[in-house]
Amino acid sequence: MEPIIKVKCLKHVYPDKTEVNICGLDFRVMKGERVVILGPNGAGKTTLISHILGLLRPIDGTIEVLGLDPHKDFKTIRKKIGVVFQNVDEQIIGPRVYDDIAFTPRNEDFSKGETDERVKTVAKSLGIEGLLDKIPHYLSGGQKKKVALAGSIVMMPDILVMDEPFDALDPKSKTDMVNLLNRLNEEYGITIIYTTHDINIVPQIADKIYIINNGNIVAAGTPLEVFSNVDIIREANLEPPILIDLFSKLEARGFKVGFPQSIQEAEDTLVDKLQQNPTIKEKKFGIIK
Ligand SMILES: Nc1ncnc2c1ncn2[C@@H]1O[C@H](COP(=O)(O)OP(=O)(O)OP(=O)(O)O)[C@@H](O)[C@H]1O
Repeated sequence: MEPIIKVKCLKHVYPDKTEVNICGLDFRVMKGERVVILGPNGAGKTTLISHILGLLRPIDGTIEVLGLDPHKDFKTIRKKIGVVFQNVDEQIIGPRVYDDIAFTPRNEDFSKGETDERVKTVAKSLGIEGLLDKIPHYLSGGQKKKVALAGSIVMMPDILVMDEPFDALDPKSKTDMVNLLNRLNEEYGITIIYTTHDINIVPQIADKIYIINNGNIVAAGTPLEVFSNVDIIREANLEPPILIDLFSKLEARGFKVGFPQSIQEAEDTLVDKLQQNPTIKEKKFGIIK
């Protein structure tokens, strides 16, 4: 299978002459993959996704998205890619939540009936149908993220780009958002590209990780493969997710316990292992003093 996104050694120069290189390993995304881009502040993550969205044009290197040059074929590409920017205030433009989500279908001349059906379906799936009449400006940060997400998936894009989607979300909203994005990926096969600094969430949202540091893509692979490479992780000013760190230390000490993706999975694994140890079970019931 051919990747749907291929990026090779991009070079970008901003108007103030700031030069950003994204070389090293090629950046490749397969259809239906969930990809997370990690790296320290200023590494070039947003610059890379801005090129994928066709918002910027590189001065050197190659970039192909769904077989097209995203900058040249901007209009075609934008219909196939949904995006939620880090600062959602800049992308929510409708006077009411309903109008904001309906913006693209209306722009594409969808009938009133079809627009209405799409807006209501997507709002229901995100649990924001009660917000449709609200003025976006007064919504909470988490509600705004959901409205921006609704607007970006109302056309059922092939690819969804999420720039720091978990910023400003409380723990429950974060879990809801993770479940929702994983559902969009599973049920509709939407390819999702994330940038995030929220390292502990990565095992739950990534099939593949790329690490950008000092103008180079320095690592690519599954979360386990990449996070096992401690030197590269630390050089990029990152820490491995706490669960991967703990379970790899257990494995190094001879406990074959696998690598859980969530606290629940870790709890189940450890309870299972502990229950196989009669001494611990007896302690629990106070038999051993
Ligand atoms: N519009 C711009 N004009 C000038 N320089 C810019 C512009 N946008 C980004 N840069 C510079 O390009 C470099 C890469 O920035 P970018 O925003 O891509 O990094 P990032 O990895 O997304 O960082 P962060 O994790 O802090 O969001 C930085 O040195 C930044 O200062």
